Amino acid sequence: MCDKGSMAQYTRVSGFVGLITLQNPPVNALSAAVRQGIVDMVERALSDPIVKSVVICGQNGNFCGGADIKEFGTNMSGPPLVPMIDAIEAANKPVVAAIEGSALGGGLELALGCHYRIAHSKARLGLPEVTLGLLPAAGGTQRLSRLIGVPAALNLITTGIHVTAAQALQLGIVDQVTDHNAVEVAVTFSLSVAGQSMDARRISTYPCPLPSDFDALFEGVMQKVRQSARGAIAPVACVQAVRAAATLPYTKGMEREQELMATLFTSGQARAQQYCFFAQRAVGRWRMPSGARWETSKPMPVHKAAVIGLGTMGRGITVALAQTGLSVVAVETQEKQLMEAKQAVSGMLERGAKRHGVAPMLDRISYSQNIQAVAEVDLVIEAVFEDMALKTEVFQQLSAVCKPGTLLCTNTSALDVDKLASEMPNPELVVGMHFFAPAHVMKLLEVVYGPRSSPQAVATAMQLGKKMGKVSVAVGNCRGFVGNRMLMPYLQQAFFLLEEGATPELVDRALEEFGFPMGVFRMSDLSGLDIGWRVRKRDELVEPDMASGQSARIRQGSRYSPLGDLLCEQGRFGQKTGQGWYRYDKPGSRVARSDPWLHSFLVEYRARHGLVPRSIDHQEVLERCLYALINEGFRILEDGIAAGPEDIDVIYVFGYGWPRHRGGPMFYASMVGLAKILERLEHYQQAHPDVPYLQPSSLLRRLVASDSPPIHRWREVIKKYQSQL
Ligand SMILES: C[C@H](O)[C@H](C)C(=O)SCCNC(=O)CCNC(=O)[C@H](O)C(C)(C)COP(=O)([O-])OP(=O)([O-])OC[C@H]1O[C@@H](n2cnc3c(N)ncnc32)[C@H](O)[C@@H]1OP(=O)([O-])[O-]
Repeated sequence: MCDKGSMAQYTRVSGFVGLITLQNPPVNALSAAVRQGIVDMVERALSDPIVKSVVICGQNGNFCGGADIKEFGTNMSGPPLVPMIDAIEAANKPVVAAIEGSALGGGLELALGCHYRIAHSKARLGLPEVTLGLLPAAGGTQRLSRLIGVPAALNLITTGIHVTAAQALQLGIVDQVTDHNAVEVAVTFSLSVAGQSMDARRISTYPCPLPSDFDALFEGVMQKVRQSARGAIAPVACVQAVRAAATLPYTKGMEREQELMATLFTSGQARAQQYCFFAQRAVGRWRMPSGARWETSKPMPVHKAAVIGLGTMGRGITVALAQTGLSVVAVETQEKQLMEAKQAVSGMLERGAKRHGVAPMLDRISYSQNIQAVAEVDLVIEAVFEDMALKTEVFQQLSAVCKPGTLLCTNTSALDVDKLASEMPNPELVVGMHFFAPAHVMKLLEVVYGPRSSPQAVATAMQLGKKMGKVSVAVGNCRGFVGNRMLMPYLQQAFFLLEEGATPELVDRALEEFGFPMGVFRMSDLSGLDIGWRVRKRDELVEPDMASGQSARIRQGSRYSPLGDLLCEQGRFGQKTGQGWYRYDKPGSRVARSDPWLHSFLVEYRARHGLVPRSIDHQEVLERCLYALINEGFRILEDGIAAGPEDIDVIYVFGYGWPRHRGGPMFYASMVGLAKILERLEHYQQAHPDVPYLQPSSLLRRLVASDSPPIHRWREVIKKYQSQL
């Protein structure tokens, strides 16, 4: 017997079991209609005299992805979650959760309200609300702490990690793990406990086990959380909610949980993090200015791939490819470099495999000094030294060796992908796959297409990126693509601020308090000042003669700061030389210490160039560095290099350390207010007319003139703007 139309289907199975199936594809999120369906069907099952036990499961092998995030920010209707789950827990018949696929957030909280949880071995469980700027607010902080103890609950709730079914069993979250159909196992199990009292299975009635070092534990966790949160408020509230579970009776603890959730739910941070959630999914639905789109562009199959050049990036890319299970040919012409690379790659694979409890995939890779070895692969990623002539030569060799239709991808971070393609017999098969160091760790991948790249080539690179576990963003070819192009004005403003009186410490502190893991100068020291210097030399920006006076600080008619060049001329490349913007105990150390030499160098530099230092506050640092970066973001949207603000924001959150609780540069601009951004840019441009990057972009002006529409409507304005160009 079944009941159609509700988003929770009710069926009586095995004669006496009421089976409630959530029906809201693709993840059975707990929308208002699903919640109503659950309330109705639980009532039905409990009042059905024939029914002895109840099983709750999700349609399509997916239990429940939690509350419906799309409902946040709307007037939420339908029955609230907490009493719905309390009613299940209070039931006088056994209620068993049959967990397949995901049980996340409100989905796991629903399962914690059940008397038993049976999970399929491939299931994933967790309370990831903190990643959405929230906390588990349907009893998760109170029930999980009582079920698995405070330390384990703190770890899951403050990190939002997903655990496997095996880990959930070990933690005590689930009662059984099965390789068979979890629903069938749950139905049989539920009958085996039918008629028994469920009093001992109501988690909210459990005492919360108190760790012996209670205060020390919470102090330690709070300190760690505050440090890693970098200004995000949700992780702190999560600790406070679990503390309530450990110190208050269930009902009081629930009140505290709701209280804390109320402070988060409407916060700008929660909106920013939920925007990131959907933006991360939106970038997968790419489109090119030609009109080609993800739905209509079929990727080519890739069974075998190759990496050319096994330096730092090539090694990371080889590891990331092998971890997908693909067979990989790794080519390095220098024997010594090849041997070292083989060792490094094997080490990275073994460490990764140990961490994830899987096989290291060493046999997936074959090494060669000969480019002929890639004749049969479907896709090649070139990662040789960043030099156009060398890359062109390698690509020409590849065009001669590879079988027809092989995709040629370059890992260049700034060179002209289309120029490279133009030298090839099949330019349509050339795209950029711009990885970020370390390539087997960093999630971001910029897939760079030129006007000659075929949609099929883009689709293939995007699909491979997803397979490698990357967040892939399709962007147009231009200098620095999206990420590095926006970094130029950001870096430039940081240099100018030093000229005008700031110190690296002050600039970095402002950016780190904003939420970046590292300020611009500590980051430069980490990546190496010589990298930027090489690029500036290639762009003929580094004048050999650093005579004092105005001309030393003008290039191509615009203001220029030679500060970075001067440091490099003295061999101060950052961590690798033990000196840069900061000093380090020895080359390679990571702890940055203020350097008196650098401070006197700045004083002397300003005097030599007639610059009078002035006091600069954090607000000015943020406005100049971030608004200049954002302004370049608008230019990128004008040029159609990025299809929408989400593309830019995902790139900055996953590749450049932009704090997720600030949403990304473009989302942040919409929160600050576009009119404010424009006004500040105009203010600074007036003060610095010789800095083109401060010239407000016409799209920004256009958006402000259209009353600053909300960010989800920018694509319309951009489309209209581009059609009028
Ligand atoms: C009270 C309570 O305490 C609180 C307050 C909460 O419960 S807050 C909510 C907490 N829950 C979460 O944080 C889990 C979020 N979801 C995920 O982590 C993943 O989705 C997934 C479950 C691991 C599946 O991954 P996937 O890779 O297979 O597919 P997908 O591409 O990601 O998702 C497929 C499609 O489903 C959409 N979607 C996924 N989860 C959703 C959700 N919870 N609400 C609404 N839509 C959701 C997603 O936008 C995409 O849509 P579209 O792009 O196709 O239009």
